[in-house]
Amino acid sequence: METEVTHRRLTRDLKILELLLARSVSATPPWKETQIVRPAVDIVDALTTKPSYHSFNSSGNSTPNVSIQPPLVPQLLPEYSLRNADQTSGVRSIPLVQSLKEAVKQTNGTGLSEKIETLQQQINELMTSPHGHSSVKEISPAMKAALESATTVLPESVASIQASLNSLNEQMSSLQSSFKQQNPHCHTPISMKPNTVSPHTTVTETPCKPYESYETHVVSQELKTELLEFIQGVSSEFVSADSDNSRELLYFGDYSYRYPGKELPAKKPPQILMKLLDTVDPKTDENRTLQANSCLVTRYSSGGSHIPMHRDDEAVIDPESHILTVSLGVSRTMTFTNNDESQVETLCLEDCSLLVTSRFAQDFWKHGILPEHEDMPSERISFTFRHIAPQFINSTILLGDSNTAKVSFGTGQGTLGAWVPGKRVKVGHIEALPDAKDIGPYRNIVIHTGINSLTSRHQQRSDAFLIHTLEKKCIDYMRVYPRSKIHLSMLLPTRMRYLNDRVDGFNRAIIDMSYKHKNIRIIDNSIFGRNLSDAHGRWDVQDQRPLVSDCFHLGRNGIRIFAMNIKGAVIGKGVSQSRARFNSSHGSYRAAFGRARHQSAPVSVR
Ligand SMILES: O=C(O)CCC(=O)C(=O)O
Ligand SMILES: [Fe+2]
Repeated sequence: METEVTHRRLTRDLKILELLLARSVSATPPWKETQIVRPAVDIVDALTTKPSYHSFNSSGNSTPNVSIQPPLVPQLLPEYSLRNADQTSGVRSIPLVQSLKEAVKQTNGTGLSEKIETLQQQINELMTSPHGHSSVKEISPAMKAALESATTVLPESVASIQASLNSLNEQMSSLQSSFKQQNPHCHTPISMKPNTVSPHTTVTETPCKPYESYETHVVSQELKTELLEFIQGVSSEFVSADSDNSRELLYFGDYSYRYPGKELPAKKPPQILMKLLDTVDPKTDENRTLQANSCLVTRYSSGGSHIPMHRDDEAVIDPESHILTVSLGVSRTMTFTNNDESQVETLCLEDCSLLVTSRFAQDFWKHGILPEHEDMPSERISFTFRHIAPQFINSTILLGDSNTAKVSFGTGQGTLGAWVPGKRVKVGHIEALPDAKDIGPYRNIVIHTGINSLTSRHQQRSDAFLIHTLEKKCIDYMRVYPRSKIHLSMLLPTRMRYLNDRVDGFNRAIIDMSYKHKNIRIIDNSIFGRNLSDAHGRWDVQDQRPLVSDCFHLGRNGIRIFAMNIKGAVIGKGVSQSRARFNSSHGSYRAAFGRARHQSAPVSVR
């Protein structure tokens, strides 16, 4: 009897293995062996873990948890269907499954074949031992057939997986080398790995190309000669980029540039570099001048010189700008990979060519020039022009409703000033907030919208729905731009008393949200009180002028204060104030308002 139970367990475990292997074959790209592990672990998890069918997924809908692959398992293993997992509580305690799980986890999938061998040996022993043999005879012919085929099919499956992995790898490398031979200078994407549709990988969206354009013959021979003479003259001024001596740098620009591990001081660019910029700049975009104010000259003295994969995403680079790279000398290959490394592109940077990339693309693609043959006696010089300024560390995108229409960027009264560069995008409703890919690499994302969502008659939404939608958007922004700060600006009260309670509730909810997420901050507009018809909230005592113009909108003075609040938050001062205020009043929004209401005069605006 005991033997029969063991026997059945082994049969079942073999089936699991078969299932794992079948999944591995279909879901594993050959170039990423570790991906074998994911489906395998998930299926074993599905068999050994109690399912949580109605857990909330990230979109907030109550749907089955997809990671446990419910459709596959019940279909192939009816007796261990997830529905029955509880009753057949033995599932949890199957030692082989547990140890298989461990093996899969620990050995990166390579333990699978050993496990199969062990299983096979155990089955063989069972079948050949007199005791086992009799029990085998007792089981149904179908079961016996399944067992026999499982024992023969499994090792073959392992061998065939390995063979197809090898052959696919070979095909891939021969495709790549023949492509390189046929197109030595051509830029064409070589997709090393397709964007897998496996539910086990989170496919990061790549919303843009790795670069805008690439052109050859942009530098004349005369200009090239002049540039090389210039480089010759300043040869001793180059500094090594890193301890590897991989390449050397020479920097010119209005501001100093903190390159990873190096502070490159500001230095006036010589005439010849301005001439080069004039030559290449008009080629970037007819509507936009590059405003490049820095040039990094990089010397790669041999084939071994290189620059590792990186992003040109320093905070001081203009988020809306292009980055221009002019190459002189021997051709070198630039490699680009997207964030989940599912796409790889290469581009041969020829002598006298111009590559135009954007700051935007840096958040979605890495680039580098990888080492080639060290002994290749070859020099390449690149000139990279960027628009940099220290104030871009405060770069801000304002996603706002009509109350933000008069908050402008730039310098002068009522603006956010020279230290907060950026742009405003009109967003009338929470549901109209743009997708992360349409925002851009701003260091600050200010969101001031919601009042129209609260008042909309056409699309009445509950506060919970609106808050959930807002939070989902913020989470998406934080995922795509992990270094950006999100500033949720408290909705302003109106002159409609009934609405102010909802505004109040909404503001409480966004404050709660800011406590949940490290990169979400609050712009504290509590100075406007809880009701615009309160004497204290709508009157600029200092200027003796009203703060509001109508039921919903701030007037000129209100805008000045509002702009100051935004500015204070993004340059860092307002943030701690507002946090401190909420903290010191036990997270109490009411107390914060109470204080604001009794404040004698609004803060003056510079
Ligand atoms: O030399 C090149 O073309 C690339 C240089 C580069 O990527 C950098 O300096 O960030
Ligand atoms: Fe770069």
